[in-house]
Amino acid sequence: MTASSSVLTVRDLNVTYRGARGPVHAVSDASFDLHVDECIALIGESGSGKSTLGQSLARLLPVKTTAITGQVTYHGRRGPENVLTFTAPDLRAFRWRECAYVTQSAISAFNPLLRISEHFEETARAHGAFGRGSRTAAFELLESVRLEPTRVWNAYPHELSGGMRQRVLLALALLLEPKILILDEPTTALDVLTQRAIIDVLTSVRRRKKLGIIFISHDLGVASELADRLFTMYAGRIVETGTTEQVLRRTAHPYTASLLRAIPSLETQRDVTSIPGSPPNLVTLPTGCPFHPRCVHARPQCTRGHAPPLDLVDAGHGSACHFAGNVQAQTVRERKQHV
Ligand SMILES: Nc1ncnc2c1ncn2[C@@H]1O[C@H](COP(=O)(O)OP(=O)(O)OP(=O)(O)O)[C@@H](O)[C@H]1O
Repeated sequence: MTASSSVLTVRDLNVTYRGARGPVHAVSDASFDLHVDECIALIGESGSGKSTLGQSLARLLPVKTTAITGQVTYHGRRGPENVLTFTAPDLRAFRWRECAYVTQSAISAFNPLLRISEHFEETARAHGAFGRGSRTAAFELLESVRLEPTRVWNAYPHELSGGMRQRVLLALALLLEPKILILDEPTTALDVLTQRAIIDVLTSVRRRKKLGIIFISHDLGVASELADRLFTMYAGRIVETGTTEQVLRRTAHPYTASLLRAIPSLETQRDVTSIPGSPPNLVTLPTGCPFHPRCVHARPQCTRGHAPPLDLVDAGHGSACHFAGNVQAQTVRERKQHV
């Protein structure tokens, strides 16, 4: 893909929280492109930095407690712009209109005193987009997320179920036709049928609206169904990137391999194994590869120096592991044995 088809270019992004025990390195050296009409899923254990990465792209992190360095270039209606240097008015125009962020806690995104209709009107009005067609547009969006507009339009947020609120929030996020949608665990805590509805909605909406989506999830099944590419995060680093097919079938990082072994699979009848040990403390990261204390492939080289760079193992498939080739050969062999 060419650079011109990127909606977002991220280079050397580092995000540090000012923690009580010292700086928390929540995102380290992240570099990637999000293309138009592409869905990237960020996967990894709790605390690996997925939400921090997503929030930093939308500049949602509080300036007082976080330090962000690097470049986040948004290729929008006004040409390339560095999101990290946006002023407060730039950010107001950027959020929702260009880049919408939807979290799992849909309830906190709503004002309990306002009806759903008023949320749509306020959002449109705040961005100067309120007009005659607004109600029709809102109804169409509510229908596209499989809600009956007449049923939810005059309701207060607390009168709707969690799944309905999540879908209203998605419709609200799409109202201003953003180019980027960041979804942070949007299907967590929802029942399977509602999850299914949201996945279907996202699949169809993204194609129609040519959205770039970043999908943050614990659920590898949901992530791999939606995403064109999977990025595995560990200790604040992107340690494997590739198409969903590459990452799942030709896994080249031991941590991704461990994550995959930790979920039951209907396709490969193998035993589920949990990942030994726990993620590192992001204040005092181990030297060398941050995964080495938990890695069965670790050699002395992995314990020294800096974290390994994200090098290509196949075209478009990167792994930050000194032994990526061996790991990949083993995972491919294991897959063949278990299918
Ligand atoms: N405000 C904060 N101050 C200090 N540390 C923080 C703050 N917010 C998050 N962290 C730390 O940053 C790291 C990354 O957190 P983050 O929420 O981005 O991970 P995550 O992969 O999204 O996890 P989860 O799936 O549980 O949301 C964690 O170690 C977390 O404790």
